[in-house]
Amino acid sequence: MYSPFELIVIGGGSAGHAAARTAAELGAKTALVESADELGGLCILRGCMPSKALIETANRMRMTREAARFGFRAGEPQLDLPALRERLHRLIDDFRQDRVHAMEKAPYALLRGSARFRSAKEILFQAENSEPRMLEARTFVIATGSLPSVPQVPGLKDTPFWTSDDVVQLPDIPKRIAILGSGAIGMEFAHLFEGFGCAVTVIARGKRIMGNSDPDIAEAMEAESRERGIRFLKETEAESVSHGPDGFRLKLSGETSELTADALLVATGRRPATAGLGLEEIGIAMEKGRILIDERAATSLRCIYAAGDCASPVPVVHLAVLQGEVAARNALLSLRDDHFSSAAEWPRHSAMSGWFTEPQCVQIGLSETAAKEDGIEVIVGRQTYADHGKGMIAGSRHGFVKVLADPASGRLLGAAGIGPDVVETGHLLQAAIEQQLTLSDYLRIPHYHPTLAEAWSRAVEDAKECSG
Ligand SMILES: Cc1cc2nc3c(=O)[nH]c(=O)nc-3n(C[C@H](O)[C@H](O)[C@H](O)COP(=O)(O)OP(=O)(O)OC[C@H]3O[C@@H](n4cnc5c(N)ncnc54)[C@H](O)[C@@H]3O)c2cc1C
Ligand SMILES: NC(=O)c1ccc[n+]([C@@H]2O[C@H](COP(=O)([O-])OP(=O)(O)OC[C@H]3O[C@@H](n4cnc5c(N)ncnc54)[C@H](O)[C@@H]3O)[C@@H](O)[C@H]2O)c1
Repeated sequence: MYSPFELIVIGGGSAGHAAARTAAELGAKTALVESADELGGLCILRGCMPSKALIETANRMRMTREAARFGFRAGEPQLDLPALRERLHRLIDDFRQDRVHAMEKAPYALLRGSARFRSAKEILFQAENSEPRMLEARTFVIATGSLPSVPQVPGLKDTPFWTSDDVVQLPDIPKRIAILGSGAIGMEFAHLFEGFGCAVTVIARGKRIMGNSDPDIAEAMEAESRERGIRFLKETEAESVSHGPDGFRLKLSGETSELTADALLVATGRRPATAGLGLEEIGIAMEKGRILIDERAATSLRCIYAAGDCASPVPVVHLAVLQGEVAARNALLSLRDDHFSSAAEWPRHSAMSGWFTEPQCVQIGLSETAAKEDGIEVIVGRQTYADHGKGMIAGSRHGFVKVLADPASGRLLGAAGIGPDVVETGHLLQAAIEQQLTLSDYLRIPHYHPTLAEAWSRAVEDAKECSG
C-alpha cells in the first residue's frame, strides 16, 4: 500500500511529532508510527502537564497555609477532589485535543501500530487486528520515549504501589505517603502531596537527596522541605514491601528500619523505551538501553537518528522537541554527500532542566560538580535571595543562584539556583550561555527593579569581582 518513505519516525510524543512535522514541512514523504491507544505522548497525558496542573493547586493551598508569614489570616484549606479532578481532566483534554488536531492535520502519514526494525532500512509495522507488514524508508528517527523503572524490591510488585502514571490520574489523597527516590519526580511529588496537606516521607539511598544534582541546591532543598514537615530517610533502601488492611509496610536498610504509609510512590527513575525495537539486531550503539546520540541527534548508524527520552542525556520536553526537529533536518541532509557542512545541532551546552518544587530549582549548562570532575577551572559567583530585595519580599529562606564562568575569557558556562520562580528567570541565563555571552556582556542587560531576575545579575557581578 505504501511506497518507500523518505523518513519514518517511530513514536509520536513531543519528540516524534516535532520530527515528523519538520520533515513533512521540508517536503519529505514522511510517516509517523505510534503504538499507543491514545495520542498525546507522555508530557500531555502523564508527565509535565498533569503534574504541573496538580502542583499549581498544591502551591496555592500551601500559600494559604503560610498566610501568617505574609501578615494575613486564612483557615486551613480543604481539597475539593471532584472539582480538582474536573479541572485536571478538562486541562489535559484541551492539551490532548490540540495535539491530536495538530497530528491529524499534519502533512505526514499517521500510522497507528507498533514498529520493529528488520534492517537499517525496513521496519515491521504491526497494527491492531491486521497482518504485520514491512515498511521501507531511506532514513529513520527513533523517538519512543521512556517508561517508569521499578526496582526489584521483594514483595513490591504484589502491592498496589503507584508510579507517577497513577498519581496524575488523581486517585484518593492519602494521609501518609512514602516516596521511594528523591529525584525530579520524588521531589516534585513530595511537595505536591505536602501542599495537599499529607504527611510525606522521602526515602533516599544516597548521603544526600536529589541524586547527582548540585550539592548546595540539594542542601537548600532539604532544609526548605524539612521546615515544611517533609521527612527524609537518607542512606536508606527498601528491603521489602508488603500491603495489608493498614496500608503499606516497608522494611528499610537505614537508621529507621520500618515505615508504614497509606500510599507508596515509586520514583526511582525512568528507562528508555527501546526494548523490542530490534535495535541490538541492527547494531545501534546504546548505553543501558539509551540510544547514544551526538549534538546532531545522529546515532552510530548513518541515516538513523534519535530524539527525546529514548536518547537524550537530559530527558526533558523542550530538548525532546529540539532534538526531534534537528533529527529530522539532519536525517534528510544525510541523504546528501555534503551533509556535515550544514548539519543542525541541539543546544547541548546550554541544556536546562528545572524542577517545579517549592521553591523551584534549575540547572543550566555546566554544573559545578561536572566542572570539578572534569578538571575544568571556573569562577563562581553567588547571590542568596535572603540578601536580595525581591527575594526577601517573596519570603525566600534558603534560596540562592550561582553562575559559572571561564576565568580566561569571562564567558558564561553554567548556572544553577533554587528559589522563587527560578525556572522562569533561569531562561535569561540559558539565553546568555547559548549566545556565549561573557560576564561583562551580561551586566549590560538592564533589569527591571525589583525583580527576582535581578538576583542573577548580582551573581554575575560577584563572579566578575572574583575574576578581578
Ligand atoms: C511525572 C513527570 C513529570 C514531568 N515533568 C516535566 C516537566 O515539567 N518539564 C519537562 O521538560 N519534562 C518533564 N517530564 C519529562 C517529559 O515528559 C519527557 O521528557 C517528554 O515527554 C519525552 O517526550 P518523548 O517524545 O521523548 O516521549 P513520549 O512522549 O513518551 O513519546 C514516545 C511515544 O513513542 C511511542 N512508542 C514507543 N514504542 C513504540 C513502538 N515500538 N512503535 C511505535 N510507537 C512507539 C509511545 O506510545 C509514545 O507515545 C516529566 C516526566 C514525568 C514522568
Ligand atoms: N520538571 C521536570 O523537568 C521533570 C519533572 C519530573 C520528571 N522529569 C523527568 O522524569 C525523569 C524521571 O524522574 P525520576 O525522579 O523518576 O528519576 P531521577 O533519575 O531524577 O531520580 C531517581 C532517583 O531514584 C533513586 N533510586 C534509583 N533506584 C533506587 C532504589 N532502588 N531505591 C531507592 N532510590 C533509588 C536515584 O538515586 C535517584 O535519586 C527525570 O529524569 C526527568 O527528566 C522531569
